[in-house]
Amino acid sequence: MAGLDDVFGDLFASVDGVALFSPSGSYYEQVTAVEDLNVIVVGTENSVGAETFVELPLEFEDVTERIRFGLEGALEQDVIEDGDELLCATSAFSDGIDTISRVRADAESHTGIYDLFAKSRAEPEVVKAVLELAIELGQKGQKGKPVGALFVVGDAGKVMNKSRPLSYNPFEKSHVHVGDPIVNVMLKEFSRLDGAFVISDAGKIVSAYRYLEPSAEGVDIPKGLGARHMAGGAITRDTNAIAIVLSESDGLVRAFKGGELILEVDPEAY
Ligand SMILES: Nc1ncnc2c1ncn2[C@@H]1O[C@H](COP(=O)(O)OP(=O)(O)OP(=O)(O)O)[C@@H](O)[C@H]1O
Ligand SMILES: [Mn+2]
Repeated sequence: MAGLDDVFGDLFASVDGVALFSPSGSYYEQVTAVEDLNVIVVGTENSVGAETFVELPLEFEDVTERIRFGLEGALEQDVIEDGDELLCATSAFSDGIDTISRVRADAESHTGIYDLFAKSRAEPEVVKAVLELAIELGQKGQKGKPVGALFVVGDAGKVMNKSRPLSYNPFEKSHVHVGDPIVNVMLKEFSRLDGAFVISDAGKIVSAYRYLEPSAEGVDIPKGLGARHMAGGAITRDTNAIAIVLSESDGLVRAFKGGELILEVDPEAY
């Protein structure tokens, strides 16, 4: 008589590895006890002290997104290879692992989020805080209205040299950092106003209201995006900063690096 193993066994037959998304300690121990198995832990923190760990910058609500970003990070860290078949175990309905998907790692579907975190000059925590802020602003808007914003993160000295003030800088002489709850409230308030925020590698808010004046030569950003995106993209070619841009018109959050669009996310998907 056939059992469930005969029906579902194909799902885990000859996989190249298992990706455990935020497993409990006992779950992790059980899986690592299986012989000859490549086990990767994926999550916002390595709470089980796994040997092979891929950090997620955000808790992705959507399971397919979570798996896609996790595998992109694993590919980026060379802990899996293009074409590997992975058994991904994650939670979809409860707090614990309740869902298994067999997924082929595909280097082609690379979105760029790992480049943004792993290869930026600014500290990953800072990039994460700004990305989260932009996503949150995109979800809530400013008093219910869609709002746009431009954050330039890292290499602040150079960014300041390639920009000028549109108005008095409310962050002059202050020592506030992104991620601070009070600062997030301030940034949201100021996001109604023109220009860019300039943030240092360590997350200090250097200035608001900056008008960016990078050379736009050789900057290749998708057609249809306006001046905010062009300025954000171009400043990242002239400096080692990254730019995180929330569009007022289409509501998407985009990240630029080296003059190129490397990430596009829909805040409503998080
Ligand atoms: N060079 C610049 N430096 C800083 N901020 C800029 C610059 N150019 C435009 N902005 C800001 O972007 C705002 C929107 O401009 P614009 O509509 O042309 O950009 P966009 O790329 O279409 O962005 P959105 O999708 O939000 O409309 C401006 O009101 C201004 O605050
Ligand atoms: Mn516009």
